[in-house]
Amino acid sequence: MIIGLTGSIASGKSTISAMLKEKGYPIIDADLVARLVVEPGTSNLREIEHTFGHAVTHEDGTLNRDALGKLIFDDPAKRKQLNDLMHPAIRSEMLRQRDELFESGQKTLIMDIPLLFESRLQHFVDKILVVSVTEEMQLQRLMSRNSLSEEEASSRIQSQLPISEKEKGADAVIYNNGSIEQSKEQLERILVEWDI
Ligand SMILES: CC(C)(COP(=O)(O)OP(=O)(O)OC[C@H]1O[C@@H](n2cnc3c(N)ncnc32)[C@H](O)[C@@H]1O)[C@@H](O)C(=O)NCCC(=O)NCCS
Ligand SMILES: Nc1ncnc2c1ncn2[C@@H]1O[C@H](COP(=O)(O)OP(=O)(O)OP(=O)(O)O)[C@@H](O)[C@H]1O
Repeated sequence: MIIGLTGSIASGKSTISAMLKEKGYPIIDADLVARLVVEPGTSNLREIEHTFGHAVTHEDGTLNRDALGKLIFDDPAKRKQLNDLMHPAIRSEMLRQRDELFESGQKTLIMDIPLLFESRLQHFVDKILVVSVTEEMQLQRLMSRNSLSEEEASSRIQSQLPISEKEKGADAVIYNNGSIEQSKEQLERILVEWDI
């Protein structure tokens, strides 16, 4: 069985994913895969540099994530260009990791996919767990975690589907406005309910 873990930016997916990892579930993390497919020397990174210019790479040849983030979160056309370029590579690497895990005998695994709904990847997974927060809390946590201004954080939030829409497509929702402990209790109830 594949559990799709999603939510919105800074809603708490990584926090919940760390709890699941501690419980022993294998995790396929789309954000990590997205880093893997643009390592120096990859054709994806060369294409990104060709499309967005030299300012999006550091002198040592690695991707300048801040510079690329500033370009794409504010500009839907540029974001689509980047998504079209990266998403096929991200998807195929995630499926490769999934096959490897099932072949090694795993029965249940977690796919942490921030853009599960935006990219219409619901068919990748058997159950969808959405981590939700109020927009005020999301804005606060995002500004503080990434040292962003309110404007920058808002534009990142606006680049994704509203969390209320994601809740509608969920099999279960964790409301992560309270303490980490309260979210852990919600997670544990869901795992019992799903019998996994
Ligand atoms: C633009 C990049 C370089 C910014 O890097 P940065 O280190 O600042 O952010 P990070 O990768 O940790 O992503 C943080 C969060 O931003 C959100 N996000 C990332 N990319 C996108 C996108 N294309 N559209 C909407 N939200 C996005 C996700 O919620 C993600 O969890 C990076 O996010 C990226 O390569 N994005 C394109 C690939 C992608 O779509 N990744 C999302 C997972 S499939
Ligand atoms: N219940 C909570 N109480 C206080 N802080 C929290 C809680 N949950 C998460 N945080 C903090 O909020 C920030 C965002 O959480 P996290 O990184 O888990 O979100 P995310 O959904 O994985 O984000 P992204 O989409 O950007 O990868 C982090 O700094 C995290 O430590």
